[in-house]
Amino acid sequence: MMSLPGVFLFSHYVESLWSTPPPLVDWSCVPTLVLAVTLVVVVATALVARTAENKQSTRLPGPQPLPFLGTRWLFWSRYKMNKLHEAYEDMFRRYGPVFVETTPSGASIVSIAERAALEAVLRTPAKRPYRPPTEIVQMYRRSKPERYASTGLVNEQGEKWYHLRKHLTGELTSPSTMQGFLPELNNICDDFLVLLDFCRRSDGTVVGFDQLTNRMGLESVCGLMLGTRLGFLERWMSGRAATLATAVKAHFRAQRDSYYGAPLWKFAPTTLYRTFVRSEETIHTIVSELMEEAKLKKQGTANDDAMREIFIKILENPALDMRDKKAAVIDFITAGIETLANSLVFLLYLLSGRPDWQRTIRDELPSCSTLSAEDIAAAPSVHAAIYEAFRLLPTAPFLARLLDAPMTIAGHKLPAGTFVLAHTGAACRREENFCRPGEFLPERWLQPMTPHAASLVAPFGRGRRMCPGKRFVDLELHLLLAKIMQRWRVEFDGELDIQFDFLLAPKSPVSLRLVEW
Ligand code: HEM
Repeated sequence: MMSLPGVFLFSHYVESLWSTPPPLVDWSCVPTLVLAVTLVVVVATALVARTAENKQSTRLPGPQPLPFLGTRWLFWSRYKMNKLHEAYEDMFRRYGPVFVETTPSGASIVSIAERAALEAVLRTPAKRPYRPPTEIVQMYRRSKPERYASTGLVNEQGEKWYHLRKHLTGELTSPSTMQGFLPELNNICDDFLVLLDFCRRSDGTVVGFDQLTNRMGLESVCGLMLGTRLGFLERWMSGRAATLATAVKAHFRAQRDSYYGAPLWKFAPTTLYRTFVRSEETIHTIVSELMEEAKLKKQGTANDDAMREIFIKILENPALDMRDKKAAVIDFITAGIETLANSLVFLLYLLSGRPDWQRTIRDELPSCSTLSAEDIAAAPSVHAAIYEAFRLLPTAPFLARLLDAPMTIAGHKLPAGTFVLAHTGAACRREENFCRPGEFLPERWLQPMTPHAASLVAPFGRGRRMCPGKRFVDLELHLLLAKIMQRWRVEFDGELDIQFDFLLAPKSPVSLRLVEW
């Protein structure tokens, strides 16, 4: 529809073409008046915005917000969306360790990489910590009540979140579930090594290592959640695994673009929104199929209570809505695949620069293929390498929170409800927190070098919203690294190209060499 001033101007000019007799009332000044009023409105808006901006700059440093765009224009001009981690490093250099961004709607987002402030934010003992939801997921799931009873554990808040967390994560976080899963996880890791061996060229190069680790993530997370092997590690895998992995990537990217790009998807089904919906629906369809297959497979086998798969227990829980049960399995699988795969690629890439540490790991390990929890515990160099990789290159480099109480940060009073990004990753690369912070030095976890702000390493988050997959991931990464090091040493040429896909991820395809000892 044409806007009001537009209608006025248009009718005036059309009329002036026809008019022969002089009008009784002189309307000729109307367009000028309309123009003048429009100008006044625009200037007033700019002035109000500038005053707000000046007020802001007396509170916290940060990039210049523009009317209606906030500071988002930076991500459409100065910075690249897929290099947001570099953008934040640059902004910390320009504005200091605490700065503010402004959303198009005028809200503030405070970014923090300062130790005392980070510890204050992450140590707040909130009972129902509020992690700002991803709006695109929220909007889509709310539009599908027949499929989703809530926006899910990752995006829900308050009492609803607490209810889901209490009923959905008990099994996943329990040490006995992990203990029971260890033999199967050993088998899954062995199958991954067989696949790697099959894909290795004669010089040891594995092209597309990241895609293979994605398949490993899928097989292990589905195995844990559904209690059955689904064949993602077979040499000739069905197209379904590839489709699921692609959909998960598209899902994360669409979330990133919806967050940092123009928010047009809120008003119309843009390409971005449609891409997001397609990825969510693909994931839903495939995971639903996998759940059905897992149920069928299970019907034929004897049920060992200690190993009853997590999703059967979730399915039997009367306190949960059926739609929430299904959504939870989907969310767990989605949350687990990329995170695990990216972390393994980063770990091996960083270790490739430390052949001496690779040998230390190998010397600490027994030669048998099935590894027990005791074998892993007896190899502290494995743990040190994993934690150092999480410090230097975490796949989730910042945590989002809404403050549930007012807080004074770097001398600035922030009201309750302020949106805060806790940049644990950036803080871990600051000299005041770690000695030689840019170097991969696993030894710092065995003989601390000062400074050593260990509490800042939070790859799985903090507090009650912490990742429920932590115990599983820790076990899996330890097993995988140990098994790879038992057999090969890792080499990588050059620097890994890292992208921000809502998570930090290696640019695909990654090629590295697995060389026989
Ligand atoms: C290397 C692998 C992983 C990393 C680095 C990781 C990291 C994270 C982080 C940083 C958070 C946010 C925590 C916070 O806000 O304090 C999170 C939340 C979550 N993660 Fe993970 N994760 C990984 C694997 C997994 C796996 C395997 C699963 C499921 C089996 C999983 C399920 C979840 C869920 C459901 C949440 C939301 C929890 C809530 O809001 O209550 N993650 N993860």
